[in-house]
Amino acid sequence: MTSTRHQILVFRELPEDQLARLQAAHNVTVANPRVAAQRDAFFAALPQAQALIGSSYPITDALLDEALQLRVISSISVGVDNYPLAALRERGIALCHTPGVLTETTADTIFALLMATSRRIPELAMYVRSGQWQRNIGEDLFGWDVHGKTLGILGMGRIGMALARRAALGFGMRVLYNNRSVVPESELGALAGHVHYVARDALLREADFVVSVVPSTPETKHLLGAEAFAMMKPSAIVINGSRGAIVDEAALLHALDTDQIRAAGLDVFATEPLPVESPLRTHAKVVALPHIGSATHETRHAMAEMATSNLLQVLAGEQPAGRFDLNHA
Ligand SMILES: NC(=O)C1=CN([C@@H]2O[C@H](COP(=O)(O)OP(=O)(O)OC[C@H]3O[C@@H](n4cnc5c(N)ncnc54)[C@H](O)[C@@H]3O)[C@@H](O)[C@H]2O)C=CC1
Ligand SMILES: O=C(O)C(=O)CO
Repeated sequence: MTSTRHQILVFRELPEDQLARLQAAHNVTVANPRVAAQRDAFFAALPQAQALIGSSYPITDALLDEALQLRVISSISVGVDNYPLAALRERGIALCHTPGVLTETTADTIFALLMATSRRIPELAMYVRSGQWQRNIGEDLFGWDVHGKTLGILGMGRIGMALARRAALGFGMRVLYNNRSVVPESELGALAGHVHYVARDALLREADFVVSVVPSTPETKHLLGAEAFAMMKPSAIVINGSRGAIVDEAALLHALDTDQIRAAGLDVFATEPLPVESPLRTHAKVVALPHIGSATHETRHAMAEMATSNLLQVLAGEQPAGRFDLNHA
């Protein structure tokens, strides 16, 4: 018996081995709408597409109106903020994502950002590179300790737990967290007794490092805004490792410029790529990264592999590990 070959539209480059898996079973068009030369091909393929796979491009309600054959979207990301969840649910279109395979790498990146910001690593590396290191450095270039400090985690999910392990078990930090619900002791493993659930305001007041790893939802938009910055210690460092929408960037700039907080480490921004005119790009108290949370060779490949498997399984009528539950979004 021959199985049906479906039309798949790949809207962001896939590694060759994963593209080959799709091509072996289905008809595949590769067209990235963010690349001007491929935009027309993307919109030409959309009406026939039964499956989409890619990331970093907003799939809107209007776009779904043109994709009337669509059965599944497989995102090469864990975040699902680029997708119209209610419209997908109403239309019976499956959504898949890549939880888990990027957790440790993203926690590494966020921890690196925390270290880089506190110890002023990019600034001091530039000091050496530019030839300014002519004598021993003085207090004006000292950083601040990370070990032994208090880490406040907003969003104690997969990445939040991985951060807590690094902080509590590796760096002897006190770890506070806020989450939609308290994590049961039985799920804390080696972290049992090392992490403490607190109300959000208490976390903001007490933490030396406030780290956002909550998903972007209507509820979390500007979770870190003027009110939150006003509650923080003047020595607090804010790290955003989840989505730009969580931080009110104008309020953040004000908080930095008026010494309400010490510094910020940002992997994500309201607009990406970060516009060249954004004051965050060159601000002396900001370490900015180009959304590299999961960007290692190993992890990006694992994400592509999981997204490919998710898509193939939905088209085969199976239930993939990465199916996003649209009924509980
Ligand atoms: N910078 C990067 O490259 C990456 C960023 N991310 C971002 O990190 C987010 C988290 O990923 P995971 O840990 O895998 O997700 P997860 O779903 O395991 O964890 C999210 C946690 O946030 C909590 N939460 C949701 N709304 C909340 C609220 N209003 N207040 C407090 N807690 C709330 C949830 O209860 C959950 O425990 C993703 O949604 C994505 O936006 C993920 C991977 C890479
Ligand atoms: O997976 C995600 O949500 C990212 O931001 C990139 O890995």
